[in-house]
Amino acid sequence: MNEVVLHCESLARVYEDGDKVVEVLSGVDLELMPGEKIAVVGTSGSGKSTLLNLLGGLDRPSAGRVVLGGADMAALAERELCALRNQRLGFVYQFHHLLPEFDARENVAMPLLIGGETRRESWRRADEILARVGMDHRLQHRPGQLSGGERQRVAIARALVASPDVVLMDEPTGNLDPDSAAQVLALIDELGESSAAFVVVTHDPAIAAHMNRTLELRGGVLESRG
Ligand SMILES: Nc1ncnc2c1ncn2[C@@H]1O[C@H](COP(=O)(O)OP(=O)(O)OP(=O)(O)O)[C@@H](O)[C@H]1O
Repeated sequence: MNEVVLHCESLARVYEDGDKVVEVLSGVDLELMPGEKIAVVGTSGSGKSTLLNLLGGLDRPSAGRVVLGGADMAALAERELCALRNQRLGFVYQFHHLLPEFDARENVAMPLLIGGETRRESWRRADEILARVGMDHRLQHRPGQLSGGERQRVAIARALVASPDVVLMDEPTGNLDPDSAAQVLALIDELGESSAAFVVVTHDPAIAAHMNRTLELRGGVLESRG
């Protein structure tokens, strides 16, 4: 079955601040197929994070729509939107956003627990995915007890644990030293085999080169590149 997992049509986002109006996105169209990996590049301020927030249902468009798993996200009530996000999306940010008071296993199990899974099964699946990202020796370490690269691997495990259709990544190696960045890139590459689609916002040509296609945000729209 090759149905589009996520698409957006004529997506626009305008910020209004007093009498200043900033039109960041002015008609973005995108279709994401299952398992497809795309990089989104663009100069600073071109709207990459704005787009990612809209794709993830964290912000609402000024016009146009984002459809995930057949649902127009802006039309959903907050509760339904949260459930959809938890079930179908994974997020990886430049800064890991792990919960400091929970260990690696608990952080990774969180999306499953929120989705109503038992603790036993959530921990089993968390351990499994942590092994996949090479972090099974640090299950009970809290984020403050991990290196930057290790934290990012835990964050990637958390994004993948609930088998999402789409993983959205915002500069996943942006905050890492070159060695850790190379390890995280190798991991993303390896996970390229996974059935989840990836949208990766990046300044790093090495990451973009590992994706199926690269799109550039320019003048408020997405253009194919290369
Ligand atoms: N809440 C807001 N109110 C007003 N303007 C905003 C707001 N958020 C973002 N902007 C503006 O929208 C534009 C796009 O911002 P965005 O963060 O999406 O860019 P970006 O491509 O991710 O940039 P960078 O690569 O520097 O992170 C910028 O000019 C920014 O100043």
